[in-house]
Amino acid sequence: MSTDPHSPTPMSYADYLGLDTLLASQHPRAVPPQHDELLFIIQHQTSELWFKLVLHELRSARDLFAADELQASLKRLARVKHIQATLTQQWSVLATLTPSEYATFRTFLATSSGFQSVQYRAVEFLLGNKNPDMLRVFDAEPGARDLLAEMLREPSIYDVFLQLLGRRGFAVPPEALERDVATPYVPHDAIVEVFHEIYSDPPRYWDIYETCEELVDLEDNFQLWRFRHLKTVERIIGGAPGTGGSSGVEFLRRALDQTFFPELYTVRGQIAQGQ
Ligand code: HEM
Ligand SMILES: N[C@@H](CC(=O)c1ccccc1NC=O)C(=O)O
Repeated sequence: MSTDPHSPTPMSYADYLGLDTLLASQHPRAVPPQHDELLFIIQHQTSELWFKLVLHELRSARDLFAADELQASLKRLARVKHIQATLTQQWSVLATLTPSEYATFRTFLATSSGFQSVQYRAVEFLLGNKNPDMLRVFDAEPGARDLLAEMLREPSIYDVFLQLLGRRGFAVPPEALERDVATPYVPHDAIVEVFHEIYSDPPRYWDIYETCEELVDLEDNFQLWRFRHLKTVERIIGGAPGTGGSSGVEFLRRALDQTFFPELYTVRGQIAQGQ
């Protein structure tokens, strides 16, 4: 092998990007073949690729919060926000799939469902929607289950942000700082108070204030993705139950009530009412 930097080992575009594997990974199931199944597969695969990058960036953002590197963390979050915008826009491609077209291959999906997306669940965990019950979905896939179990035990980006606020001297209650991070997050009035203080004097707390707004942007973007999923699903399968065994659109509608950063929303109501 050459060590001369001017004549590096040859490598092609396809080698570097692993295109042999990537482009050989679309396996439509319908018999006879159905034209629109490739769209469905690629829409999911591209989403999973972006989820992979979101996880990479969010983990890093969380670890940078833990190291008090706020500016570097915000840079990561800025990238995540653009990926989320792309993921949300991408629904318009799938929305070209009509109910008749989807019906030509839906039965071949059998019991598979987005419920079983490990990376999606990992993003939810990382943002703070911890739910140990979700692990059961992966009982038949030990690798996936172990990865998620590990993510469940790691602190979320919100857990780490609250710890950072504690280090900055804000009165974050010990129950929030020392909580079992594998369990669902429980909101605290004292944290609403902390945010109230921060939002009452932005110039004094600028970097923290900006971070709070970045977190709200993240949640907002996440909800837009959920909403577009719901509306796309509605136009394709209407009120039919999902292949994953849920009520379908009704189930997806309820997910819109979930919040990752509850106190950041409660404080808004207080400010708006002059409290
Ligand atoms: C024709 C297109 C689609 C339909 C009809 C559809 C339908 C559904 C339904 C009904 C559910 C609820 C679970 C169930 O009972 O199956 C669900 C969940 C889910 N879908 Fe889709 N979906 C579609 C496309 C997509 C795409 C492109 C993605 C991108 C990765 C995706 C990701 C997910 C995820 C992550 C969940 C779990 C959501 C949660 O637990 O809150 N879906 N989908
Ligand atoms: N839950 C969908 C099926 C579905 O969308 C799906 C099936 C296999 C792999 C990914 C899927 N996407 C999201 O749920 C349905 O009920 O039609």
